Amino acid sequence: MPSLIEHIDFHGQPALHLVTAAGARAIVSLHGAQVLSWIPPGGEERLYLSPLARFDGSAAIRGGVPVCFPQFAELGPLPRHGFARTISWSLTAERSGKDFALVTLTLSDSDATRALWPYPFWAELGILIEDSRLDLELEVENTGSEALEFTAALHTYLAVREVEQSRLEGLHGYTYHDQVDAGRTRRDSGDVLLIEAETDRIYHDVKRPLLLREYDRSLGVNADGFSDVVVWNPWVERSATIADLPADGFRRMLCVEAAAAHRPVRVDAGESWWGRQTLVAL
Ligand SMILES: O=P(O)(O)OC[C@H]1O[C@H](O)[C@H](O)[C@@H](O)[C@@H]1O
Repeated sequence: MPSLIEHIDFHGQPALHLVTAAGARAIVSLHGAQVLSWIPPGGEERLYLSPLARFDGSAAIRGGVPVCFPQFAELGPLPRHGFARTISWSLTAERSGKDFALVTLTLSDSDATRALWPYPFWAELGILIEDSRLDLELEVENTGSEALEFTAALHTYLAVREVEQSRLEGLHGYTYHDQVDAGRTRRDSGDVLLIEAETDRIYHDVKRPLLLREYDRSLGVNADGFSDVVVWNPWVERSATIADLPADGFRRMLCVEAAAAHRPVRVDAGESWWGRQTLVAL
């Protein structure tokens, strides 16, 4: 079967189903330009999507890869994680070849976005599946006449068999803001990061690729352009306050996010910025 891209309805939302000749698949919702599923060849889902996620457009969809833009978390006056994850993007390109499928979604300023954030902009998210890889590239162009600043993230919810048995490698020695300890700055000193409690960290200026190891599979996580890595798991008590996450959902997920958070990105008039996250199933 050749690679193809189908227009589908996913829980009532317009979405795209990407399939490659080698058997990789992804589902992308136009609401939020959000990847909701990624299954590399071999047939195992690698992104976590909450069974309680809401698809009625009233809130961000819990899981997959929400795009946080132009504000990460509560680092500013906008709604948490900005507006890009709660509005509809436009499909501007779709392409498939022997071993890949690629879609491009775009978002630009409107009355609604300017009411929250007064900058003209054009954003594009390219979503590519190829072999065992998922590649997400966010580009932001400043189409206005003065400089703009933003924070952003690809807020990737990785699916894990059991979070306590997962090991994240590659963050050794990096400085992080510990959001569960009043934003204190710390330095990671472990060889691996184990998740055994609520974890919410912004690691600064991460240069290395990361490896998420499980007992029978691994996932490589690489980023370019995004300076930071956010690691988030809400654990038991925090999960209980999140209505669209089941009680044991935190055990099946680990967010490893490509972020530009601790230092805003500045884009001069007419200039653009891009950042990419690549996941490789191993
Ligand atoms: O519940 P949300 O608005 O989707 O945010 C979920 C999480 O996103 C990020 O990972 C932040 O670092 C966390 O502090 C936040 O709780």
